[in-house]
Amino acid sequence: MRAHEAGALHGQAGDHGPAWLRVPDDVNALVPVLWSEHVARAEDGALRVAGLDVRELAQEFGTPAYILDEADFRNRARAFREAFAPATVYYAAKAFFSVAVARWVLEEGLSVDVSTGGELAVALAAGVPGERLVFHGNNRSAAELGRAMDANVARIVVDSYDEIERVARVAAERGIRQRVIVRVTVGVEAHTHEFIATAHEDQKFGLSLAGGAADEAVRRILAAPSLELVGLHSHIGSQIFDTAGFEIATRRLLGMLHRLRGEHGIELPEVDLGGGFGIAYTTQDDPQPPRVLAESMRAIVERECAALGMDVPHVSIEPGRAIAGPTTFTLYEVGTVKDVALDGGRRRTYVAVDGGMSDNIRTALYDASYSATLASRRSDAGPVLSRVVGKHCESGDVVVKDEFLPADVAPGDLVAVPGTGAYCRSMASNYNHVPRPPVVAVRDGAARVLLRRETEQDLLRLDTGLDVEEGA
Ligand SMILES: Cc1ncc(COP(=O)(O)O)c(C=O)c1O
Ligand SMILES: N[C@@H](CCCC[NH3+])C(=O)O
Repeated sequence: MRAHEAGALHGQAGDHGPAWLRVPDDVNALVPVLWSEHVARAEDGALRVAGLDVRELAQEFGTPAYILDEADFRNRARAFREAFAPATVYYAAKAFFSVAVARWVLEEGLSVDVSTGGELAVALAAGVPGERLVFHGNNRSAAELGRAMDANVARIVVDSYDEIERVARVAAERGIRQRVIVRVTVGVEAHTHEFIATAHEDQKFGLSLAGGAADEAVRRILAAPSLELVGLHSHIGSQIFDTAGFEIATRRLLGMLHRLRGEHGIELPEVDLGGGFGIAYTTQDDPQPPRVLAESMRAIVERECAALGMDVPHVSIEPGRAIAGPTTFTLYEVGTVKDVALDGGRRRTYVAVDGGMSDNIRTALYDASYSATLASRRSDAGPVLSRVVGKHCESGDVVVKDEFLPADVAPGDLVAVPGTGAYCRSMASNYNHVPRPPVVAVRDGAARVLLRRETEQDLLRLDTGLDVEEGA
């Protein structure tokens, strides 16, 4: 007996699904906010993206694969740039990055936030000029900092006294004066998962405003001849919908900027308010468009500056997820379907796909919610509460905790999970020696691979065992 026969068909998902999840009227319908602009279900029932049939994409590129809607990515990037102008919009590379993505972002007039030597290397390989880079991190090596300085990276955000000392030393060795920004912990409890909140006191990022560390950092930077302090930074966390946290953070950051004037006679020209804008993973999420976010952030900054009697500084933001996240879905092939009996006669359908926690760790790591749809065809079968799971040796290997899929989903069907453009490929692993899937960009009826699929040969090449045996 499938779960829909067990009585989960009408109203809410029941007590083995979340209260917000509704039984869909039409299990084939796509909820627009969850999908990129150019995804639709075609007449024949299969999903098409930018004019391409997912069955053909699966044929050509294999599954699992991340399918990225390039025009949608560019539109989101441009929307942020236009809405927030004249602010600088740094695209946060950690969300998803490749040489092509770096070029799109530049072409759309954005700059780039990198946070490791690896992200810096991709940006530089793509030709991003140092002037359009900000370098974040909480523990960069002297070598990484040196590479950034050699590329004339415009701003390095410092996160500890050790880093201030290290940046100062590396800059002095080069005989330059490096522009730096202090990452301030403003003490905001952002409403998001504890693992991705970053402005409360008890965590690794930033220098505390309340505890005085941020002020001490300013003193140390001002005392270092090889450093030039240009601003303050705050990033309160990620996947945030409520502007209240941004408001408090902005007020505290501007308050500090104003106070530093009196105390040190310095007028810092910039505030960087970080990223963190939330996206819709399921129907319970209600993100604001960039225009609305920009209006409210502009109002907060202007109001606060007026209250402090100071000019509005140059503002920067660093969205990652809100640009990359909604542009991509992961295309999987179903391998097995299993009905499992739960307490009280209830049942749950487990749909196992050919990927899992190695291509999307967010469900296991943050208890994140995702949605899914049958992608290769339309179905007339009733909706059944399902769990999309992967192929890894881990019971927590869940991609989508709860979703209504048609009761006839079977091996060989394609399932698509939307909203996987941010922090899925970039956090992917090789757990169980599973090669990481490709990222395929689609635009105007054409597909091209941005990152190719890894192969088992790639993984074997990392293993020195064969070299040793062959060399012996
Ligand atoms: C300093 C900084 N800037 C920007 C971002 C991007 O955040 P999001 O992808 O949530 O916009 C992050 C990650 O949370 C971050 O740590
Ligand atoms: N990786 C996290 C967000 C942290 C972003 C980096 N500060 C996520 O998937 O939601």
